[in-house]
Amino acid sequence: MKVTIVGAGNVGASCADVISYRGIASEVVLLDIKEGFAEGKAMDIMQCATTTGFNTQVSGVTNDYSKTVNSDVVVITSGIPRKPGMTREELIGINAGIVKSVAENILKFSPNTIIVVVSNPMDTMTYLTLKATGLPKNRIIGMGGALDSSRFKYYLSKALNKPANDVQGMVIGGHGDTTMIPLTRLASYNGAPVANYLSQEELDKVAADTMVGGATLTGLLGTSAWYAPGASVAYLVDSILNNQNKMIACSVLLEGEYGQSDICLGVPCIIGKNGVEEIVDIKLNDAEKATFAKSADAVRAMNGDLKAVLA
Ligand SMILES: NC(=O)C1=CN([C@@H]2O[C@H](COP(=O)(O)OP(=O)(O)OC[C@H]3O[C@@H](n4cnc5c(N)ncnc54)[C@H](O)[C@@H]3O)[C@@H](O)[C@H]2O)C=CC1
Ligand SMILES: O=C([O-])CC(=O)C(=O)O
Repeated sequence: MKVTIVGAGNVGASCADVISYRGIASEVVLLDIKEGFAEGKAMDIMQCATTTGFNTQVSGVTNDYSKTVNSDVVVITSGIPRKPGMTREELIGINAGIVKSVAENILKFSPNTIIVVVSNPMDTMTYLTLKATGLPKNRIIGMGGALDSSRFKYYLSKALNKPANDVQGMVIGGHGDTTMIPLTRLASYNGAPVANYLSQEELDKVAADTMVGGATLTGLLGTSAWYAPGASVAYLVDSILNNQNKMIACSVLLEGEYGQSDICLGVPCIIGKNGVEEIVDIKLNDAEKATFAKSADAVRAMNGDLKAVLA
């Protein structure tokens, strides 16, 4: 199976590293516009093969889309990341043009591919990719919820003082500092509601920390995070290529589900060989439904800024 990653920067290269290390695909192509950069990243990753023991073939190219031909999955991580103090939404001006042209180039060589959109503002970039390519909705998947959910479980595990892998939880809604919805009511510690162990105040703090999880790391690192984002993309790609049918919160086109239409927003999806196999209704309560509607309003307003790019 072949995966192309467009944008060999922090997130793209980290994703290629996890995909090869875990043997998720047999071939990974990294593509970047910076001369020699993707080639260098690919060579560096390939020089791990004998020490970490993988057989994936990783190669790098400078803007040569012919090398991406017949990719099963293409990941878009090209574009600029935010700096401390910025929101993801502020990246739209530069990233919209990049994402649109990348998506169009990809399709020339891989008309049957599934596209995973990572560049921010991710929900709006996913919607843009869908509109610009006209691909069926099951083949355009925005990655944000997998990462946000892993951060949610990290903060829950810290509050519970228990291992993160014993914690279940999901974040839906927009992939933004104010639009994310950590579902604290449904989170559990090995099946028991986390509310059995944490006060409302503690749960509120976990939710608040999760929502600004990306901003916190951006403040610490000077640019946005990459290890967990790269690993989250690899997790999603694994579920597609190996038809795992995992339930993962992803940004996908809604056509009435969760009361929304004509918008890409994070909802629980079954992810398998066709991309989005199913959108799962996890039965939100009235308060959660209202928060979801507010999140959708904010993302829809952002999508309005795409008019010029889509014209
Ligand atoms: N959805 C999510 O959960 C996450 C999204 N992101 C987003 O992912 C994007 C990438 O972040 P980083 O890897 O940290 O940035 P980075 O700056 O390290 O890498 C971006 C790469 O894209 C390349 N690039 C720019 N224009 C291109 C084009 N037209 N064609 C091919 N390559 C091009 C650049 O040369 C650079 O190497 C950002 O927009 C960031 O906000 C980052 C983390 C998580
Ligand atoms: O915070 C950012 O800008 C990058 C991102 O989406 C994340 O790490 O969640």
